[in-house]
Amino acid sequence: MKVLFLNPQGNFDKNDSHLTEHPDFGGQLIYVKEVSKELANLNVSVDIVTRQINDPNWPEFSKKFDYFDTNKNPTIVRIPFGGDKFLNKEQLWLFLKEYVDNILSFYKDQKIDFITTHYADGGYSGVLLKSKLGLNFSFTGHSLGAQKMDKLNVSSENFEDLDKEYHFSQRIMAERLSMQYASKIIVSTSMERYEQYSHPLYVDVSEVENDSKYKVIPPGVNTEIFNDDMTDLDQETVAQIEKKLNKQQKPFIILSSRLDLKKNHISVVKAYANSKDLQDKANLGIFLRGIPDPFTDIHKLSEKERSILTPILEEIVKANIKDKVYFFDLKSQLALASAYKFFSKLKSVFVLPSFYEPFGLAPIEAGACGLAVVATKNGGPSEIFSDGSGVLIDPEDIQDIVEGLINGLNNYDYFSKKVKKRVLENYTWKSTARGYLEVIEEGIKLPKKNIEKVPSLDAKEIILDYLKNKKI
Ligand SMILES: O=c1ccn([C@@H]2O[C@H](COP(=O)(O)OP(=O)(O)O[C@H]3O[C@H](CO)[C@@H](O)[C@H](O)[C@H]3O)[C@@H](O)[C@H]2O)c(=O)[nH]1
Ligand SMILES: O=P(O)(O)OC[C@H]1O[C@](O)(CO)[C@@H](O)[C@@H]1O
Repeated sequence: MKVLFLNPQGNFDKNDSHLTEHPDFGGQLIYVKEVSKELANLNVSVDIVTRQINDPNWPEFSKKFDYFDTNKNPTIVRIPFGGDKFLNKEQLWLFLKEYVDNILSFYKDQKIDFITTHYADGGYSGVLLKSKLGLNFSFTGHSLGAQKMDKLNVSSENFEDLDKEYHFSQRIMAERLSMQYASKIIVSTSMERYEQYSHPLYVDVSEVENDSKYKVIPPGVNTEIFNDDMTDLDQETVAQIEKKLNKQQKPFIILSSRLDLKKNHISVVKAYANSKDLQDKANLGIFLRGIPDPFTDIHKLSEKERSILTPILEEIVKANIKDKVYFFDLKSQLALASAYKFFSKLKSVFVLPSFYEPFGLAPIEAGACGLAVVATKNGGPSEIFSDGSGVLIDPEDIQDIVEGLINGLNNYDYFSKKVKKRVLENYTWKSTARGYLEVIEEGIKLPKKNIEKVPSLDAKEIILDYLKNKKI
């Protein structure tokens, strides 16, 4: 059985290169890698179909075929489209038709049984392929534009400007078409279905009440990497941390998300800066891959990343807490896991203060390594930690963040034990892959129907109408 994973953005290689160093390289890539690897273990032949990049700054992604390991299944198939240079995900919309045309010619002599699509750009590519071949496809959103728009306070007044940067017009239309034509919408939690897909921008096409349209398939944690085995620590990471800590034994508050506005790092820095109690109890650790010392490296960053990091550094200087805030540059998930384990020995807390988190792989990974978890109540974490195994906070209420962190630190033993149990019992990539296999086997049996005409990628009118009504 041949299954394609359509994932035009970011890119894949055996070293997870650039993971979290660039906003398009994060959880979705981990998710697609782990699910496709476990599907391959179930004897499915999997191709991750992504973009060929011939760019000296991104040398890892020029080979047409690549693999994670010697099994050579999944195969990473890199299709040329949009020229040679690396492009941010927001710049790919114009070239997705070329992506699909080149997929059609590459696979013309091969039998494709089913297609899974990831994020709006993958979903739209699935719609274009279905219009040509009639093939059924599943859609996994990973992150939907409507919630991002709402949390970035997009309004009728600033929409035009923000649309130039985030391309919400194309993204929302791509998501709507993906929801309409997918044979199955795969969600990580049931709240994702009922909360995210019932957004006014989707509710007319997402069939939220139609049980046969949705399948809840929780993501997993790679427990070969994220575990509480203290004998399996990356020594280079331990050395980096010990050198910086200089025998400090205080617990830490750990922030490890990629630099993206929606991750809302600044709220935790502000909470920490405003609370003497927190500063007495713990230090603040910020993991920024590829930025060893932000105060000196900030000029190397993109304008968008600089705009996120500058207020964080200013807050640290203004509150005079530079001696309590530590930055770490962790080059891999193995290094990340070792850092989590090191800090769990100091009874530390992992915090995810996103304005909105569709699911959140990072908090369950941190929990598997023994950290207590404090996470935003907006999105996936509210279901993941609905059993009280993690502390849920309002990411827009600084005082609530302070109290949540104090609760996590004061009750570290209770939360650390409870969250580890919760994660290991409910979140494994093997069970995620079994869920996908059920979707694939069901989808193969469905009738193949082509799509007459695929509408153009422009939801501007729908969005402006929504923004106008939202204001009233
Ligand atoms: O220094 C770091 C920090 C993070 N990570 C990894 O980056 C990933 C982050 O994933 P996640 O916490 O899920 O956040 P996003 O990158 O924002 O992922 C998007 O896609 C995910 C998969 O669908 C969803 O869980 C998220 O909610 C969605 O925002 C994790 O696997 C981490 O292990 C690193 O490798 N190194
Ligand atoms: O922040 P956004 O635009 O909703 O996109 C989520 C981003 O995070 C990722 O998980 C990074 O891998 C991708 O899904 C996407 O680039």
